[in-house]
Amino acid sequence: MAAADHIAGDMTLADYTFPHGRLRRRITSPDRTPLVLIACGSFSPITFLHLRMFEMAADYARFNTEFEVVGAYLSCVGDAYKKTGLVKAEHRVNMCSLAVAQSSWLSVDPWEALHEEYLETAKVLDHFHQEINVEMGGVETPAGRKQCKIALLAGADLIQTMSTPGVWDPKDIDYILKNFGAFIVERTGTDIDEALSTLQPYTPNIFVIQQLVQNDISSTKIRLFRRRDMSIRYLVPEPVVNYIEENNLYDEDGAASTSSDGKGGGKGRAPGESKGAPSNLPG
Ligand SMILES: Nc1ncnc2c1ncn2[C@@H]1O[C@H](COP(=O)(O)OP(=O)(O)OP(=O)(O)O)[C@@H](O)[C@H]1O
Ligand SMILES: O=C(O)c1ccc[n+]([C@@H]2O[C@H](COP(=O)([O-])O)[C@@H](O)[C@H]2O)c1
Repeated sequence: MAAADHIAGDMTLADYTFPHGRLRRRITSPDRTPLVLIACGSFSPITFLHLRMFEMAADYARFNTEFEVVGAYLSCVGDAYKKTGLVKAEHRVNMCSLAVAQSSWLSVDPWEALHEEYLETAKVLDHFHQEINVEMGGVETPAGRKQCKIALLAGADLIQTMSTPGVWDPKDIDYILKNFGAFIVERTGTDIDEALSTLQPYTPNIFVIQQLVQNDISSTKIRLFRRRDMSIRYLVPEPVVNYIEENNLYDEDGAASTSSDGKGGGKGRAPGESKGAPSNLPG
C-alpha cells in the first residue's frame, strides 16, 4: 500500500492535499493541448476494465486529437451516494489506490470521497480545474504555460443517463459538456447513438472510443461472484483481490456495505443489481 498515492483511512478534508505527484508538468509539443482525464464513479470495486478505460482514452487522444495526456484521476463518489453494493468510500478509495500503485500516470483523488454530502460531477470537475489550472497554473509547453483540458472519462452507460430525465440537472450537463467535455468508452448493452441523441449540440466536445477488445467486466459481476464464493482473480488487480478478502467485502452477508439493500434512494442509477449480472451462476 505504501506506493499508493493517497489512502483515505482516517483522513479528513482538513488533511487533504491535491495528489499532483504523477501529473506531468510539461509537454514537448507546442501544438498540443495538455489533457487530464477524470473518471468519476462508484468503483465498488475497481476492475481491470476501469483501468483499461484510461489506456484506451490515452491512445484515442494520441491518435485522433490534438490533446496530449498529462495525467489522469479516479474520483470515487462519497458515502452519501446510496447505490446498491457500495462499500464505504474509505474502502473504495483504498482499492483504487492499490490498483494504481504501480502506474506512472494514474492517480486517485480522495477529495470527492471525503465529503459527507453528495457532490455533483460538475463540482468535482471544477475542483480539478481549480487545483490544476488555477492553483498550479496549468503546465509548461514550448509555447508558454497552457491550461489543461479537464475532461470526464466515462462509459457509454453514464452518458446515457444524461438523457434520462431526472438524473442530471440539465444546467450541469450543459456546464460539463461545454466547459470540460467527455471521453466516452462504448459499452456492451448501450447504444451509443441513442445515448448521444439528445447531446447533439455538444458532439464536438464528446469523444467516442471504440473498444477494440470487448471487455464487459462490471463491479456488479464482481460483487455477485463474491457472494457466490466464486473467484474474482484476473478480473480485478491482485492487491485488490487481497484487500477484498482481508476486509470481507462483498461477501454473502454484505459485510462492510453501506447500502447493500438497495433502498438508499440516492442519486444515480435506480437501485438494483440487474446490469450485466449473469443469470447462469450457481447458487
Ligand atoms: N464494461 C464497461 N465498459 C465501459 N465503461 C464502463 C464499463 N464498466 C464501467 N464503466 C464505466 O466506468 C465508470 C465507473 O463505473 P462504475 O463504478 O459504475 O462501474 P460499474 O462496473 O458500471 O459499476 P456497477 O456494476 O456497480 O454499476 C463509469 O463511467 C462507467 O460507465
Ligand atoms: O452530477 C450529477 O448530477 C450526476 C448524476 C448522475 C451520476 N453522476 C455521477 O456519475 C457517476 C456514476 O457512477 P455509477 O457508479 O453510479 O455508474 C458518479 O460519479 C456520479 O456522481 C453525477
